[in-house]
Amino acid sequence: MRNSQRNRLRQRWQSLRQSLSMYQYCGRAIALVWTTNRALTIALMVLTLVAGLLPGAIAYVGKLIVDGVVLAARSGLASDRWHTLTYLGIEAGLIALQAGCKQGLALCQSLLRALLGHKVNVLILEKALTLNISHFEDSEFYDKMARARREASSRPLSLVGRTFSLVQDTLSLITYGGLLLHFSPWAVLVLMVAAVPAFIAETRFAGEAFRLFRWRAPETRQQNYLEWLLSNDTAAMEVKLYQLGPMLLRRYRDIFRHLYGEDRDLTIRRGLWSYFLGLLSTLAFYAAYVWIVWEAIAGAISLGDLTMYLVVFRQGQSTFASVLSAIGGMYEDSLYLSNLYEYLEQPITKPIGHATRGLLPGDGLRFEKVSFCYPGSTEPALKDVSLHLKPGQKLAIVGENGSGKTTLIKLLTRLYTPDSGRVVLDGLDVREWDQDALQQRIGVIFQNFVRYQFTVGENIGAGDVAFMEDEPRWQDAAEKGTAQPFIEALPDSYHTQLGRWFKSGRELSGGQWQKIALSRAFMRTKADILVLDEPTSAMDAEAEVRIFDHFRAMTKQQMAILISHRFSTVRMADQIMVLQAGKVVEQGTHDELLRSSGRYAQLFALQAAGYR
Ligand SMILES: Nc1ncnc2c1ncn2[C@@H]1O[C@H](COP(=O)(O)OP(=O)(O)OP(=O)(O)O)[C@@H](O)[C@H]1O
Repeated sequence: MRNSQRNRLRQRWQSLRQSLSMYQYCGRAIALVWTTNRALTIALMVLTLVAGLLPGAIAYVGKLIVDGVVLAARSGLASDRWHTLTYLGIEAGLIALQAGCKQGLALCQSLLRALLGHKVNVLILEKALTLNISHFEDSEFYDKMARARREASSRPLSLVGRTFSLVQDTLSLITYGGLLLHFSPWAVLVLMVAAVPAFIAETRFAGEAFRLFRWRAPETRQQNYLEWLLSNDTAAMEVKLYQLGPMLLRRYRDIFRHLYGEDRDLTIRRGLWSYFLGLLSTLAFYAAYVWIVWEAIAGAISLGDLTMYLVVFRQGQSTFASVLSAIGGMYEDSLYLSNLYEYLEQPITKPIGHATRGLLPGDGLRFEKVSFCYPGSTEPALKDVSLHLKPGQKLAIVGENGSGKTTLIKLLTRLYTPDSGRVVLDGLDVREWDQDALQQRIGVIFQNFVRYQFTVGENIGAGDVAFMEDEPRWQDAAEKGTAQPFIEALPDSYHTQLGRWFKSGRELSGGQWQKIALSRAFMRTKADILVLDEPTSAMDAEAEVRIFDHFRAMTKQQMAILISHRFSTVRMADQIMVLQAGKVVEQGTHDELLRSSGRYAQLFALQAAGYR
């Protein structure tokens, strides 16, 4: 029994400690604000300090006024009257100062909000640039980033604002305590002790709210996804045609109802506890108040003192309530910051290679017994894959959906690293290549290439960011990608805005977008490896034949890897590799593979029959 009690106590203590540790983020938030704008931070600090001390001073001057009135009424002397009026003037001055402080604080906060929001957003995006692809595919991490971005502009400043208002309120409470000390140190002690239970409860409930918030992150993410599906242009067409709207909305409502239920329970419990424990401190306040009134009746303290204590008690009570709510709010803000820092401090494995030349220039590209399994997956996506592609050679990869074709390209471009085996370019493992040098040598179009909501020219220029605005280069690349004729027919040619997001944007057909993407790959004039992952799936048959004839002529010296399900194009390659469940099952030229009557011949015959 005693042991279980001890355990429970220990658990409570641990959860309280954990809750208290959240407040470390106040310091970090202040440091963040400090680095954002020092002058504004100093102004905020000074104004907070002054605003914290003023209520006590105003209460004290109030006392002097009442005592002055009583004295002047009794003595009838003009000098006493003037004294009282002077106190009134001082109080008016202090009130004006208080209003100034309030305005100043609001001003500093709104300026800092804009600056800080921008700074945090930039920090988040800078970090995003350093992330590996695997981070974007890790749902938990993605969630962290999404949450950090969502509240970037409000939470850090809110935490700073609350920290400062807590300091301000605490200062006010200390000055009230100081004034009350004059009456009796015991009264101060009683009031302090009475405040402790409410403080502990507030911290505990805030901790519980945090655990709830973390635990239900997947539901919140699902809700965000449903929101996105219901309000995004890319999904709108399908949602409408398949009449998915009501079903998606129902799911959205169900998740809300579930989350709301949990929130409501916690909020009610939190409210009740805060009320009853707050009542305890109110009782203590009033006990002390009765004591003071008693002393005033007995003539032990002046009428001015009584007025001052009256103000101290009334305001002390509301200041105390605002301290409690600041603590709860700060806790929530700290949770946001803990999430933000977890995201910003995520360790990233930096590429270590520095080589800009291979050991055997001209050796081309080799995969040596490469195997790879996606993080979190049990089945390998590639098993013991080997190939050798010499400069000028064209390789076609065929295979069923999910056989590992795109994965092979991801390993070549170093988006992922093989679990075993090596990918070697010019005799040097791609891991030892300098990232930029390697990427400059490869021009890739993935099947899910990006359709930038930019102009046509920028969409092509994105293939080589150093020449993003170079119009002659766009034209050259567009010609190679066979996009030139339709681009020239557009109203503003290369300067036509694409997509529907921005004013006067033009939407293109699937095949036209693919031609833009193909042109983008040709922007990399230094690239000697071109990778086309199903580049012509949306193009008409004539365009496809033209593109490949053209492509071969344009890339005589370059290596090319082509992934396609159309055998009419695949057959043009020098080498064909057939993948099945991550393994190379056949390799050779079109004629060799047909002769061997294996999987390739079977698939080829199947497709050819479809055209007869
Ligand atoms: N990011 C990922 N995380 C985990 N598994 C993945 C990921 N991407 C692909 N896979 C799995 O790896 C295997 C190979 O996928 P890959 O995209 O390479 O196939 P593919 O041959 O290009 O298919 P398709 O012809 O449909 O484009 C599949 O089983 C797929 O489910």
